[in-house]
Amino acid sequence: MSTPTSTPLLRAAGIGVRFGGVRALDGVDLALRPGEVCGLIGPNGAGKTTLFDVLSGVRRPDGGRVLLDGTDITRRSPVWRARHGMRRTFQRQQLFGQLTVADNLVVAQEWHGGGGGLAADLLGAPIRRPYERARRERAAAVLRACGLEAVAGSYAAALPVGRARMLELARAVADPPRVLLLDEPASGMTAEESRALSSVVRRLAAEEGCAVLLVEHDVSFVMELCERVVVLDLGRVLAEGTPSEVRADPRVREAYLGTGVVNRPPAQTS
Ligand SMILES: Nc1ncnc2c1ncn2[C@@H]1O[C@H](COP(=O)(O)OP(=O)(O)OP(=O)(O)O)[C@@H](O)[C@H]1O
Repeated sequence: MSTPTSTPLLRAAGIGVRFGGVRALDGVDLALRPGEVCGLIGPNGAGKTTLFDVLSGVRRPDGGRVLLDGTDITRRSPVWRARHGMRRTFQRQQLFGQLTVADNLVVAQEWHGGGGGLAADLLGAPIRRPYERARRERAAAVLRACGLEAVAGSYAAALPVGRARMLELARAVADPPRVLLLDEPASGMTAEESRALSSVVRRLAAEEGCAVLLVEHDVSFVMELCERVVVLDLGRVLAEGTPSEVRADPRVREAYLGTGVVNRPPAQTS
């Protein structure tokens, strides 16, 4: 079992993003260590999604750097990052609705290649079979771990929202990630489903050393699951610490937790 070490796996240093006159991120620093589950919270418009976009390579920042294992990856594409073990889920589901639940997980592993190239794929060549078998076995194991084995043969589009969210997670971990960015993974889940989600995430971090960062509006869920919480407000890190430190921080209470303020005007550039 791995425990968090002091060397960051993923680091954001001085990240800045502007949208016209709006400073969505303003000098944000964040470090994720292997085996840790970190929560990212903050009011609407605080910059959480923008930070996820920068970390996953969907958006290039105006300033600052993103480092993976100490190497600058700021200009690397999302595909490059995915190939190097970074995975992300989105607020809006991105499943293949017309594929079965199990096939969604097999497809998630296909980028490794199946031996023999396109011709072998089209002809169903025997060379593909061991790869296919290994992927089906991995898919079955992940579906079991996520409590989805009963719906393995269902079309993804037919799943109720909580199970579809769980499938998003299953797909993100089908090929074991080193860094996992989860955008509102528990939204639409029942209490039982979000407990199952928590235990999958905990196991992934503890047993596989994956570094997990999750954005979630359900603050109790975050405080229960994460050992560290970062609070963003108006594009800056307002506070950071253990759940109890963050809860007790008067600035956090004022900006977010205590008042329930969720729609504040964005930060303007000077
Ligand atoms: N594409 C865009 N164009 C212009 N402004 C944007 C764009 N994306 C985000 N913003 C602005 O940047 C700021 C940060 O937005 P962001 O979506 O990152 O916040 P958030 O914390 O994820 O909010 P929420 O909790 O509502 O998802 C907000 O003021 C938002 O209006």
